[in-house]
Amino acid sequence: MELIIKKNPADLAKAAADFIAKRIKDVLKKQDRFTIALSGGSTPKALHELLAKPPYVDQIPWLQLHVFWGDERYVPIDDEQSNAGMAYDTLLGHVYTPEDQIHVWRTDLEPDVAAADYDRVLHDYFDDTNPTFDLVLLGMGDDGHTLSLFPGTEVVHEKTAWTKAYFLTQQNMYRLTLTAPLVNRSSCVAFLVAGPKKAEPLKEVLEGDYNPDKYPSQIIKPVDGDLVWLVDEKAAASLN
Ligand SMILES: O=C1O[C@H](COP(=O)(O)O)[C@@H](O)[C@H](O)[C@H]1O
Repeated sequence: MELIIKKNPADLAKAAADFIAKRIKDVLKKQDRFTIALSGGSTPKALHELLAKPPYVDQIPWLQLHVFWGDERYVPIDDEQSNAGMAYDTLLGHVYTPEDQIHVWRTDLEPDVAAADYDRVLHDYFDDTNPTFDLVLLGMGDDGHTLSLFPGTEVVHEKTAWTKAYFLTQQNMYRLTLTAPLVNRSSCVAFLVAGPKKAEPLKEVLEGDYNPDKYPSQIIKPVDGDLVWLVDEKAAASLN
């Protein structure tokens, strides 16, 4: 595991943009497509906005990107809570990745049907033996959740299914999520974490006892891939 600490959210976004641009460049020397899963929430917005402008927008071969999302809120794409909607506003609406290479969760379907549909898309896209995503970008909530794997939910312990839909009582909302067995088959997972509210959960996730029911981010450990935590100083403040 690699831990990269940056002074503030702006420096963090730049470090993440540099990391992503280099990763894409390196991977595309060996293959002709780069498959990325985006996250939602507030932290990736600054990163997306950086990627959408020079120098990054000119460095990244957007036509070779294939885009998925690690999780989604069960809302229409034009709802302000939509992870895909946020990514279109801040990044995908400004670059040239073909629409048929951008795979949004179908929140126009019933939640279980939407999860089954995403599962089918993923199984059509990946084979069952090789690594999956070239890069999964993740955030971590103030409660230690990642993807839509929230503390105390059964989905944290999912062993086989690649996608799940479930009703998250504390938010009174359905959530759609990739699961640990799929994400842990990725070539690289990078967490992006900023702000003082993340200090306590980050300490627990990285230095505390293993308790994924309380801190689901602990369940993310790529089997053969790289795990990188990009954090700002406020989020890192409690680390030893
Ligand atoms: O609900 C969600 O929150 C997490 C963390 O978001 P942040 O704003 O605290 O960075 C995010 O990773 C996830 O995709 C999203 O659905």
